Amino acid sequence: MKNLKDILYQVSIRQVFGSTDVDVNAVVFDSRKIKKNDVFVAQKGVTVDGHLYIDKAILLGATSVICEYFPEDKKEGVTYVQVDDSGAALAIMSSNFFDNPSKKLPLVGVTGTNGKTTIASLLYQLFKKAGYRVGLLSTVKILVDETEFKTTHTTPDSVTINSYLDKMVEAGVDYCFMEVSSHGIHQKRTEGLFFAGGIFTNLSHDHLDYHETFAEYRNVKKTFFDGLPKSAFALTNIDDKNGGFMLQNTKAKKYSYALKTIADYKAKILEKQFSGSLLKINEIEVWTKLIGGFNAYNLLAIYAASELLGLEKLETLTIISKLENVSGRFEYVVSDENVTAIVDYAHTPDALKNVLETINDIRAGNEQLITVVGCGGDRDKTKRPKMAHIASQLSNQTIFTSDNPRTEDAQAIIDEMEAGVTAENYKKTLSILDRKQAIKTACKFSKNGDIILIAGKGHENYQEINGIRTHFDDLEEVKNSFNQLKK
Ligand SMILES: CC(=O)N[C@H]1[C@@H](OP(=O)(O)OP(=O)(O)OC[C@H]2O[C@@H](n3ccc(=O)[nH]c3=O)[C@H](O)[C@@H]2O)O[C@H](CO)[C@@H](O)[C@@H]1O[C@H](C)C(=O)N[C@@H](C)C(=O)N[C@H](CCC(=O)O)C(=O)O
Ligand SMILES: Nc1ncnc2c1ncn2[C@@H]1O[C@H](COP(=O)(O)OP(=O)(O)OP(=O)(O)O)[C@@H](O)[C@H]1O
Ligand SMILES: N[C@H](CCC[C@H](N)C(=O)O)C(=O)O
Ligand SMILES: [Mg+2]
Repeated sequence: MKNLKDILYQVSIRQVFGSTDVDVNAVVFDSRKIKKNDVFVAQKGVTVDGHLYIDKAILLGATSVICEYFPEDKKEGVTYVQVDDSGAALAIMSSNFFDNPSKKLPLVGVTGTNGKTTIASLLYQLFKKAGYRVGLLSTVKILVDETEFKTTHTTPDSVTINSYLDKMVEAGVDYCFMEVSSHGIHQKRTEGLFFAGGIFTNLSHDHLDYHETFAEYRNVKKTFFDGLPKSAFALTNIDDKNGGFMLQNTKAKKYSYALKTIADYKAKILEKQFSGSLLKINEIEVWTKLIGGFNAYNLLAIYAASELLGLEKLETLTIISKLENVSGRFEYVVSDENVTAIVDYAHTPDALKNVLETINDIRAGNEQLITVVGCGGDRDKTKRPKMAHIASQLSNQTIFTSDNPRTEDAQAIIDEMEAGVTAENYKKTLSILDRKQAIKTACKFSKNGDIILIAGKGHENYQEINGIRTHFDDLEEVKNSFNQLKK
């Protein structure tokens, strides 16, 4: 139990109706989850206005309500608090409710279009190998040191974030790394958190369904750095054209990393193979199992962050050489017929281009590159023709298929993808709605030495159609297809 007055500390309040000296059992933003003595925080959502559920929350036991506007009819014995921004209020109240766990452990946030999961997960691995207890909040999973929890979001809601940070403090976690998505920043899920550092990866086309313009998407990302405290570090990829912009107004100490320009942290790719790359990081050579220019950026970012967090440079580089690929990111299997199948989470035009270019850079030349790719439903439609163009341009054969159609018609998504394919590339493409069949067909087409890229779903182990998720795993499917072809 906490006192409402205490958890409202630092919330921007307009008006109060009733007493704030009341006990609060939990901070809840969904009326369907209200229990006795909870405080209900009403938020205007994307689909509905949470203020419509205030009375329902009270019926279920809420004794206090936080809202942006008062309901016409206020109930006796209930405290109503009007705030400027319910999302921000929810986040600050969640931090206060759990006694501000982000102030009790160094918390580092990673933001940008691509590379967040990779960087956060590699930092988790690195600090574990250096002997620390570590926390991770990522698209793939949540880890409280070695205890794993499922997650539904890249950046969970603020109550969930703080409850896990609290668990981490309890478990004696020394460092926590988290992904900070643009939805998360915009919906104030990370408001009120005390960050020890922020990392910017890159910015390219994504989520233009939600943010409407690229400038808005970029500005939202920047507000994360604007909000960092003076004591934090702000580390940016200065090769990215928005890298400098991100740090323009931050109070944090600024650092940069780059492969192409002058920066505080520099790296160079010396050798590229399928089995790994040889990098030079701040003048020291290091072999890594991770491949691709984009991973050189990711590794440089984790090297820099580790140094800024106080790890010893040589120890960091030794550990970097032992880091494993993150699940669903360039994970590959080789069949008995010597066909390499790569599963990768590339679901943006930039990521797909990077992965295909990495493969084309390393391959010997005479083998075929077959790409299987789809685009998600209820997500940015403008990505679709671009991704299809990139796939068909950079592969010898491309099979368009479905990837979480959600509430959209899967064939209509494929049609929108196909619209981006040039007449010249069209003959190299095929569309197979069923992802299982698409993977099977790619395997049937392939011959000794060929490479198959299955893009878009990475670690995901489901296909989502109309709100129902059924088990589906790209890596599992490709292994099954290879086995069937052996018979
Ligand atoms: C578009 C989006 O981000 N939506 C998020 C948002 O939902 P919403 O605004 O639609 O909520 P709503 O249904 O309109 O409801 C408004 C309010 O009324 C409340 N309500 C609603 C119904 C009711 O009966 N009672 C009630 O109290 C809701 O709890 C909510 O507080 O707030 C919800 C609660 O926090 C989130 O779960 C939900 O994420 C949805 C499921 C989602 O798919 N989000 C994706 C796009 C997302 O956030 N992705 C990013 C990663 C993107 C990336 O970088 O790749 C992420 O961080 O995961
Ligand atoms: N630094 C990078 N620059 C460009 N592309 C990258 C980078 N790192 C990874 N990628 C590509 O983007 C894909 C997604 O990577 P990752 O999961 O790390 O990104 P993310 O930012 O966490 O994505 P999400 O927004 O879905 O959480 C990878 O599978 C790879 O194809
Ligand atoms: N975090 C991203 C993941 C996209 C992955 C892709 N498989 C899809 O479903 O579109 C999103 O929710 O937009
Ligand atoms: Mg992620």
